[in-house]
Amino acid sequence: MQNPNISLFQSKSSMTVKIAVLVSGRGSNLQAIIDSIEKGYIKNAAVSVVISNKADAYALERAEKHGISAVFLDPEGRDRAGYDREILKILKQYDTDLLLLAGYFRLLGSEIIEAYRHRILNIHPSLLPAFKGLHAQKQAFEYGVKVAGCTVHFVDEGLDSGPIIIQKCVPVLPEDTEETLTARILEQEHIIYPEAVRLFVESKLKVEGRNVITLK
Ligand SMILES: Nc1nc2c(c(=O)[nH]1)N[C@@H](CN(C=O)c1ccc(C(=O)N[C@@H](CCC(=O)O)C(=O)O)cc1)CN2
Ligand SMILES: NCC(=O)N[C@@H]1O[C@H](COP(=O)([O-])[O-])[C@@H](O)[C@H]1O
Repeated sequence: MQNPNISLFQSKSSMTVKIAVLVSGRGSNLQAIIDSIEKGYIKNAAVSVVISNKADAYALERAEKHGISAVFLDPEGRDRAGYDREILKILKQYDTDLLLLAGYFRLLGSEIIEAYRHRILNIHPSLLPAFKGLHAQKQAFEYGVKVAGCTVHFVDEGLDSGPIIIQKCVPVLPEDTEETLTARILEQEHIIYPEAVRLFVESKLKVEGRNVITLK
């Protein structure tokens, strides 16, 4: 019986890791992942499908421009568990290995988490565990922090509480506004998210309890 507190995704050497991405908006992190695959920074991986809970999410247009299946999954008339089951059907249809949340503004329920334990990543615009939830950049700016940042973490049943993979500090400058700080954080998001996906695809992320060890 394998120890459930230890996990390491093992991709077969010739395997293409199939990635699904959940989005709700602009999709600049999705774009960073797509670009990183297309320029060969992330190898042996492909984004197979992008799913959004918002029909007008520009992220869906970004997917279509790159020949990636773009799916609007309407939450109307579905409870949270029912909506998650529809997502699961699509993930299975595309034989998904890795699920990325990239500006996805719905909480995932336990059915998806259990089905993809330690195979769901999220990008969050703060140095977790500080400033969880929505508008983290605004929370940090209004708190008056001198160092902000961003985090890539595995997704678990809690909100922004999964094991941390990568974090990047971003200085807050005296002349900053919420908008300039948000933009500086976003630049770093576009660096650490592709880096985290590359480490996952290369089977270099080992999870031991709350700790994520990056293997050489
Ligand atoms: N089980 C998990 N689901 C999600 C996580 C997570 O860590 N565990 N990360 C979030 C992303 N996120 C912030 O990083 C986030 C998403 C959604 C919400 C939220 O309060 N959503 C409300 C609806 C908000 C709206 O529709 O405007 C809700 O779902 O009721 C907070 C933070 C992704 N999912
Ligand atoms: N709580 C989740 C959260 O705040 N996510 C944040 O939403 C933005 C999405 O931008 P994008 O659609 O351009 O990638 C990103 O800054 C991401 O960190």
